[in-house]
Amino acid sequence: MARSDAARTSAPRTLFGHAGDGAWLLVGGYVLILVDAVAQSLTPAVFRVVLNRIQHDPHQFVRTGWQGPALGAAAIAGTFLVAAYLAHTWTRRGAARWANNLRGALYEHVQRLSMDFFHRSHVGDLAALINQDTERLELAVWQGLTLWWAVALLLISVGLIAWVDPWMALLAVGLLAVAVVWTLLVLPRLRRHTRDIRDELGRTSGTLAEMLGVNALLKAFNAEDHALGQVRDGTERIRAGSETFARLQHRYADPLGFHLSFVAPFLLLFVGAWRSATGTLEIGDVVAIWGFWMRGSTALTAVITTLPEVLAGMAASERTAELLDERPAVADRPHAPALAVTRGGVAFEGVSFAYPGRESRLVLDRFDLTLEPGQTTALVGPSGAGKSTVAQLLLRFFDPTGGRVTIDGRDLREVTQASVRAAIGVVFQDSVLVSGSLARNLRLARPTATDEEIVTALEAANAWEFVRAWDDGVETELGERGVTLSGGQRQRLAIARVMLKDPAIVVLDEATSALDASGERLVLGALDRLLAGRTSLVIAHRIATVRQADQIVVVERGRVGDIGTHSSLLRTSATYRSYCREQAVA
Ligand SMILES: Nc1ncnc2c1ncn2[C@@H]1O[C@H](COP(=O)(O)OP(=O)(O)OP(=O)(O)O)[C@@H](O)[C@H]1O
Repeated sequence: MARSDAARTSAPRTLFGHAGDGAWLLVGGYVLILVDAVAQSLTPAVFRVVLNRIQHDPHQFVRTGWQGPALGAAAIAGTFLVAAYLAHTWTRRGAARWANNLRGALYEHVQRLSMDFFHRSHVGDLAALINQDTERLELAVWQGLTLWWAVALLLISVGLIAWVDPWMALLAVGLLAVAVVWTLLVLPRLRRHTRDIRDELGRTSGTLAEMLGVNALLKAFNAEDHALGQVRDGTERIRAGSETFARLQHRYADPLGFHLSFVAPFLLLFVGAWRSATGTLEIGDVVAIWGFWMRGSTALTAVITTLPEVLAGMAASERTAELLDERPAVADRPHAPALAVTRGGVAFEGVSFAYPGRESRLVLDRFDLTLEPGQTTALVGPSGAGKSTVAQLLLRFFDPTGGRVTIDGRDLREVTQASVRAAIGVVFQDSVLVSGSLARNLRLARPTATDEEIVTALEAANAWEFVRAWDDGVETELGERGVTLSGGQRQRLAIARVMLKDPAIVVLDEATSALDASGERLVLGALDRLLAGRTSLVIAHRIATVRQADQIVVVERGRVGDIGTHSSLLRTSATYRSYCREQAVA
């Protein structure tokens, strides 16, 4: 709650900083609409002059007295037209630019956040925030202009009433105070409700995106109804929230409209008429006072219906500001240099680590390991021992809680993350391919790679044989997440991507565990070429795939257990021997 309050107060400032070249258009639009409000609220002043002149000297009015009010009316109309047009177009353009800048800034910001953020966030919620909340904000800036105009119109109207008669202005201020107090009482509840609805919308988008992403799993388990139920629960909560909001909104807006459009003008009219009857006001003054009030209050009552959009925009701005306030857990030090890789030696020196949010549980506990340059080190051990965590620390997805990780003697915390990741190529168990052409996928590793270099990488990865058969070759569209490829083909493309990157260090995290025997042979051949001459960290469940490694490390409960080559471990390590027996490896 405290977080949200902080974001609430800092949101407008944080966000307006991203308005960029839209800022002046917005400021201009919001200022110009005041000119429009002044022009519009002056209309009853013309009535006043006309009526009072007719009352004093009708003949004079017919001869020349009409000219002044007519000129005034023309000036008001001209100012109104120009100011309204400019205010509306500037605000629209400014809001669109602001939202666009914000979308870009949010995406860039999210990209810079660390792994822990992605572990605790829903991708769908983030996408909703970046796209829909910024759109909401744009709409709210636009609707807010009309609200601002109506409030300004009412305040200027009260000022004009004071110009005609201070006592009547006092009455108008009292009537306005009732509206303000009513608003202050109800608005916080409306804001809270709007925020809840937007959060629920984000959560449901997250669930929806997740369920669509795992539709093969849902189909395989006939669990579509379960997913549907989860999405329905979310949409049901959104419906209930929206209904409650609508009830609340009308409980607020309807009495307010009644007060502004009925109670207040009648009171002003009757008190004015009474004062006119007693000779302290002229009839034109009474009409003008009534007209001033009606001009402002009618406008305000009309735009109060847009309040939900404005509130939704405010809630969206809080969510957006909260995301922008999010700081990466792993950050580059100021002026950190790039890592200069010379030999590609890696060392874990007394590394301890606990995942953020689970600080009490050490996943790595004084983990010591040296990866000699150009050699292959394999990590084996029971599930949950911490093998993948070792790889995540080498990629600097997280910083160790204790000890240090070095490449060529340089602590990874002293250099930029980008330079660390540029030095390392990774192949995961489930190779991720993005939608777009194959060439585009491979160029993620090296944007400047030529088609010839891509083909060479594909050949080295045993992938060219199937790619060359495709009609469009490397320009073939892969489809979202590469679903049109077999597991082995995907793996070989992922290897080709790392080949193209040509890193000094390679990490393979269960890169072959999901493959069948024939797919594995081709992938292993490709991997042999990839690992040759590079410092490699290979995480494997199956010992058969790593028996050739220069050193094999048995990881147990976050520590280095036994260490050696396959044959030496068979002699010295009972744990390793038992793994080999379980997997029938001689
Ligand atoms: N993002 C995370 N947040 C919190 N805990 C995590 C996270 N990722 C992994 N863990 C925990 O850290 C421990 C080590 O996980 P890790 O994935 O490194 O093990 P592993 O040896 O690679 O296991 P496997 O062979 O099953 O992949 C496990 O207990 C796991 O539950």
